[in-house]
Amino acid sequence: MSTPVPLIVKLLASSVSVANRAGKIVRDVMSKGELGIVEKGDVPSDWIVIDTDKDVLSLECPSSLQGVKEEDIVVWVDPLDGTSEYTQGFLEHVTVLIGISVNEKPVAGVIHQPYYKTINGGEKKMGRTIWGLQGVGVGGFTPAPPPDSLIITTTRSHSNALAEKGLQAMNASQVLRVGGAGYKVLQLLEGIASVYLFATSGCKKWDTCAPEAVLSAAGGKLTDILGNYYKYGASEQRLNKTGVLAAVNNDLHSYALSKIPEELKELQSKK
Ligand SMILES: Nc1ncnc2c1ncn2[C@@H]1O[C@H](COP(=O)(O)O)[C@@H](O)[C@H]1OP(=O)(O)O
Ligand SMILES: [Mg+2]
Repeated sequence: MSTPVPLIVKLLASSVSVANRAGKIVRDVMSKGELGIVEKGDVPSDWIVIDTDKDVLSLECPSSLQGVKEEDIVVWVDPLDGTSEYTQGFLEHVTVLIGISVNEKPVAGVIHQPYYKTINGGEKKMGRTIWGLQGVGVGGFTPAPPPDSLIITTTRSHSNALAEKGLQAMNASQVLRVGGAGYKVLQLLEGIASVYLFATSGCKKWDTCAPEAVLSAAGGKLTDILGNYYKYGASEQRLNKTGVLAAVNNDLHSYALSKIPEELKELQSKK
């Protein structure tokens, strides 16, 4: 008799399949040019996903996550992160996010890019799925070390005076303005940017849960601009009031945190 697959691994494997299908639906909707509303009970049968990703299903579950029970888990889903960019045709910025938290902490997650193109032997493939699991690592792509100079990635469509103040204080060699929390964390993991900074409120729990899970599985860190972790329990407020600060390793995170002006931290903590 084979041993049962631990719940977290099963959930992550299903999330990979769900994200793949969601990405296909996003592409189909876009190519038809119609954004309709599907009524409850009227969901097309091909939207119902029952398969699970075989490679993820065979991952070894770390001992810390083996005994996790259903009541300890909250799943945060953003079916289309980078909505403004989606409507403006910056399709590479769009992601499907599924973040799995256990006792308020993101431990597993999926970032799917529906419009990521790969060409293999002349054959074009659309979409890629990146996953992360605490204590195991990440898959679906090849991580790269951070750039040599300080490159910040930040919002393209939700900036304000506070966000700009934070950016100025970084004195970065380059600021990349792109959409979506998922896409920005991928830029960190692929060595395109060193730090993700958004020094104001606006992101929600479903924007950061999966990116934080994937980033931390790769050794990175995502907090608010005070350096505190967000909590992902079901009763937590949806809004991440005190901004986002993320980096691919602890040193870069501490360095960026030390550069955020106290005045800005105080303004945020009083909110
Ligand atoms: N002021 C805001 N209003 C609504 N959503 C926001 C705001 N700021 C950030 N977000 C959400 O957080 C994500 C990351 O922020 P940004 O792209 O600005 O860096 C956005 O893609 C958006 O999610 P979504 O696109 O799913 O609505
Ligand atoms: Mg979002």
